[in-house]
Amino acid sequence: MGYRYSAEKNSSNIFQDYLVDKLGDEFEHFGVYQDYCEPMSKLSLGITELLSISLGVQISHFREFFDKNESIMRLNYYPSCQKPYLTLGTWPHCDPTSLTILHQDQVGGLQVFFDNEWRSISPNLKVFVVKIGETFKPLSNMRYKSCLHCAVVNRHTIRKS
Ligand SMILES: O=C(O)CCC(=O)C(=O)O
Ligand SMILES: [Fe+2]
Repeated sequence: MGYRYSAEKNSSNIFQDYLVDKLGDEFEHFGVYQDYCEPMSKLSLGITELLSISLGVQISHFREFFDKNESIMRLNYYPSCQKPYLTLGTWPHCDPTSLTILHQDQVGGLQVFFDNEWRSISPNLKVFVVKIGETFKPLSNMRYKSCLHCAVVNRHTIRKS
């Protein structure tokens, strides 16, 4: 499931409104998604400052470029699977975004293709995985590349990210 987030004031309840409309009034106080997206949006703008420094451009360069940006929050749910070797939770891909901030639960399943092999990214509830997406590649004059990644499933446990 994914939904669009914008820091603009008049769209601040967009997801909650959607839930109430589709699922009823009991979802009226379900503002947690908005509460999550706002700090994530701030965090991503902070990360753009680090990227600016690393690329030797003005620190505010990307912050200004992405100001009033929109983002998408995706909620991934991977059921357990009796034959995990026959499938993948998410097929190998590069995110089309500029930046992705990923939080995975304690189950594990994210893999990144690096040095010609798939490597598992250890789950840690206390950390975010920050991925460069396809859109940032040209913005950095190809100095940053997006990473090919996928998510595997397992036999015993559901996974959320
Ligand atoms: O679930 C994951 O760890 C990866 C999800 C993913 O790649 C995506 O949503 O783009
Ligand atoms: Fe992805």
